[in-house]
Amino acid sequence: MAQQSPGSPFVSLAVITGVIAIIVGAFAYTGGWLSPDRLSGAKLVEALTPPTGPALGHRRNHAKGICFTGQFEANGNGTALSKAQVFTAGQYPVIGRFNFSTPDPNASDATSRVRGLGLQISTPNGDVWRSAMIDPPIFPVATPDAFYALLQASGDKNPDAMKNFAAAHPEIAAFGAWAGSAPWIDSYAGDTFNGLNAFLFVDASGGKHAVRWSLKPQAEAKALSAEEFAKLGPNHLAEEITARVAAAPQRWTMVVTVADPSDPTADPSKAWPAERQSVELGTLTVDKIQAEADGPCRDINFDPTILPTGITVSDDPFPAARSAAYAKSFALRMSEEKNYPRGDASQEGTQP
Ligand code: HEM
Repeated sequence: MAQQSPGSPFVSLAVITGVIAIIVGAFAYTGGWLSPDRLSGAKLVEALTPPTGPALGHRRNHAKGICFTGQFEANGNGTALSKAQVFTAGQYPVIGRFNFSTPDPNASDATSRVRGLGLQISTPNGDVWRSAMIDPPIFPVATPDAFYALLQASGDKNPDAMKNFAAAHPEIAAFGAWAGSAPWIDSYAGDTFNGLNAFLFVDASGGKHAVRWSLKPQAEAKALSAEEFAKLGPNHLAEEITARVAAAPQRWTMVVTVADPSDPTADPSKAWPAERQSVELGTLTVDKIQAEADGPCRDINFDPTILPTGITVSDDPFPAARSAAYAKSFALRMSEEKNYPRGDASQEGTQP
């Protein structure tokens, strides 16, 4: 058989066909077409969608929120654990977003007990650290598959669906106990926000330290009952934080808890023992609030796998699953921009 020379049109065609096949295969894999049972970002986002349909143009979860800017002032303590520039003593600019967990951007603030904070810190070396934290001390379930099952059970018409889910996922009891007893804090400024997922801090010698991080409020928390909180009004959180920050900057201390080798790093439904070493890394200062419609957080995807050199993911399966879901949600909301006009005055303050 005649040999094809490397420059022959047949060889070029074969190479092009091969490259196209690889690209199509990669899309098919990423889109989940080759493995319909795989938990994709699209499946997770679909499971988050209410029966009435999504709020077009908005985040598919934590849809009601408000932007802020400020800075993170590192105290230098973190340099023993991580070589990330963000822990070298100094001030670094921040863009963030206060929010709570609902797919409905018009939901009343009393709808959800779970509040969140999206955070992006940038450093002069070009690194960016993104994180999205919530106020419960633990996540309801141990794995992304269990979270998907929880979303399905909560939307199931079968009255026993949640009971069956809880029987199969007993870890949810600890979250249920928190949700049933934790006070409703009157302000984002008084809330603690927890990263819950475990990450690895990598120090200058290459040593790895499993950690979870939190933001602890410097403002005093005012604890209310659900009824007292509901009386404050449907848009209290955004209105209150806007007025509060206009009067004075608000601060949180960033703390990391360092795991012992025996602590579970792959299961955010399990708290680590209270006596674990904790290190204060610095202070987050929020000094400006802006409505989301026109604010700097609007087009940020607070993907928890966007990490600076010196922080990596651990064996915790959530950040990868979250990354896929956030990317899907981000792509959808960006393509629906016309449904959520920028600079809509009616959204100022109340419908950020
Ligand atoms: C598999 C589990 C999870 C799924 C499927 C999920 C899904 C989502 C989605 C789709 C969004 C909207 C993203 C966007 O459009 O930018 C979102 C936002 C958010 N999630 Fe998750 N999430 C998960 C776990 C978590 C965990 C463990 C935390 C906290 C520890 C968390 C905290 C947040 C926060 C604070 C936001 C709002 C961020 C922002 O302001 O943009 N989520 N989530």
